[in-house]
Amino acid sequence: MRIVSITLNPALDLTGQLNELVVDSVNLVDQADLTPGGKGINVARVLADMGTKSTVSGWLGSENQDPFVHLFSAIDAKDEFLRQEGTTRTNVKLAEVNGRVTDINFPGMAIDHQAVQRMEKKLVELAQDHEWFVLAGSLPRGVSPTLYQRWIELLNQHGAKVIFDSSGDAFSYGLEASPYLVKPNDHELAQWVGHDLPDESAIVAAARQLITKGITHVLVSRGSKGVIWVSAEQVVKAQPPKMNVVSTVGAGDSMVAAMAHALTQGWDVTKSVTYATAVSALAVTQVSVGISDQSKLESLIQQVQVCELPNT
Ligand SMILES: Nc1ncnc2c1ncn2[C@@H]1O[C@H](COP(=O)(O)OP(=O)(O)O)[C@@H](O)[C@H]1O
Ligand SMILES: O=P(O)(O)OC[C@H]1O[C@](O)(COP(=O)(O)O)[C@@H](O)[C@@H]1O
Repeated sequence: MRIVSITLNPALDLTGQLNELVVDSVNLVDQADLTPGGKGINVARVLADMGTKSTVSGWLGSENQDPFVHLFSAIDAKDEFLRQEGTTRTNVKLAEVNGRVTDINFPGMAIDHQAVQRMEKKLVELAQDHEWFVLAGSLPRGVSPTLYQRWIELLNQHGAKVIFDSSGDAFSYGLEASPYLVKPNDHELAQWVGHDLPDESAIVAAARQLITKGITHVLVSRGSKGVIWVSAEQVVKAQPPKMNVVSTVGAGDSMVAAMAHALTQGWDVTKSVTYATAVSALAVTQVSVGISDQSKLESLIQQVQVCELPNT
């Protein structure tokens, strides 16, 4: 069955690779890449490389939709995006040779009440014949920050399982609806809990607060330090090997896609977390999103170190 991947605020990602970014000066880009993105769309792309089909939806600007439509066809994603008059935003990513990435994310199209109602109807329709939903990314302008919360509640009522990845207020409200799995990075989790998370036990304690809200799986991603997965029964940590970073754009989305794939395949915790860590570590070695080299992925899977942490 297809996984539904929702992107309410998609983007064309314009990535420039350059030696060093110097603010307040003219910077020359060595290599440029323009590709359709946004969190749920990136998830769909990675899922396709894993052999898992998706249905994609959200709001798409009708004036510059061609690259998105081509991508959906190339990855055999069922296109259920609602078209909006206007253009989808372009986000700029500047990747320096030292691995540092500067994201310049624009706000996106304004969405009105009618469009929200149409999308809500679409979600209910999709919930009739899909079980798994990924809701990922920021909310566009004009909608309530409680929108994810309302829609996760709605999807839960229809028996769907929701994998949720967002940030700021949209993320905080969404958590109140008890999605099935959430993937904050450590900064997003610290922001939610309201204090720094200086060590692993602080991360586990904060994640546990999410578990008490009825969330089944909490994956806290930690950049080069990998991930800590917390559920009611188990706490597992996975560490990727040291990677040559080209661009971290899409690393989080790759992890979400790998987890969605693992859950729908019914894999155990160790296999799932190892796979998700390897897929996301591979993502940082390339500008593009997706599994570019299957043998490199196999080798990374062997190099990921997984251990259990005390479940206290
Ligand atoms: N420098 C890195 N080296 C190896 N793996 C990385 C690196 N940065 C990110 N990853 C992998 O990608 C995952 C997601 O990255 P992270 O930066 O935590 O999320 P997000 O992109 O959502 O902020 C990490 O948990 C890790 O597995
Ligand atoms: O939905 P947001 O938070 O505005 O972010 C959108 C951006 O995030 C991306 O999905 C990349 O995400 P990650 O780097 O967090 O994996 C880009 O494709 C897109 O430009």
